[in-house]
Amino acid sequence: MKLLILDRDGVINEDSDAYIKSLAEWIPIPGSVEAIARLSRAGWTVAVATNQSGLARGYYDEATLAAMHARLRQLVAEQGGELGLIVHCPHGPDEGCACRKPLPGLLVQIARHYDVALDGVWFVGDSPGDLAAARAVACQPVLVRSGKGERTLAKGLPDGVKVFDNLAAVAAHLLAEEA
Ligand SMILES: O=P(O)(O)OC[C@@H](O)[C@H]1O[C@@H](OP(=O)(O)O)[C@@H](O)[C@@H](O)[C@@H]1O
Ligand SMILES: [Mg+2]
Ligand SMILES: [Zn+2]
Repeated sequence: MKLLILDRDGVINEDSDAYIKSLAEWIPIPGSVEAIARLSRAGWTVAVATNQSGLARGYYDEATLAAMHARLRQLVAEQGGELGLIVHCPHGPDEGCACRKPLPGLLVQIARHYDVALDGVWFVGDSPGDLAAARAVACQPVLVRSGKGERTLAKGLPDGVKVFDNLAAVAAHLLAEEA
């Protein structure tokens, strides 16, 4: 199974230090929807693993989050693709859950859903927590420079992290590799 796992904020859509609190604030990064659709049309399953502590903080509710994800699915479908499972951590940093990145719980949820091993599966993120979650379950950590990626890069990366400008570049690389 060709599985690719994506972080959401800063990879698929623009991020904000003030959180993405409404559908109006949910703005796709140019090329990201098309990248997901291209991969999907080529037989890839694209899943999403996202921290959403804004829920615990009371900045928005599950209905608003669901509306963002419905919009994403609609945009991908309009490009002839299909988005796979989206899992999110609704907890705050002090709740001690098992699913908040840098813990790998979201990635494990995705692996169990598709009944696949995570070894070598690319997980594309923009934050150090994304890279740590990937490494915790032997995923291939991939950093994009979009979102908080440049900040993450400036902090220094552990060995073995692949770096791309954005999700479109990740998709182009994966599709070129299998051409
Ligand atoms: O990048 P993903 O995982 O899709 O989502 C990140 C968001 O949940 C928010 O995560 C917050 O971190 P804290 O949860 O406050 O540590 C901040 O980084 C916000 O800027 C960001 O929008
Ligand atoms: Mg992110
Ligand atoms: Zn959680």
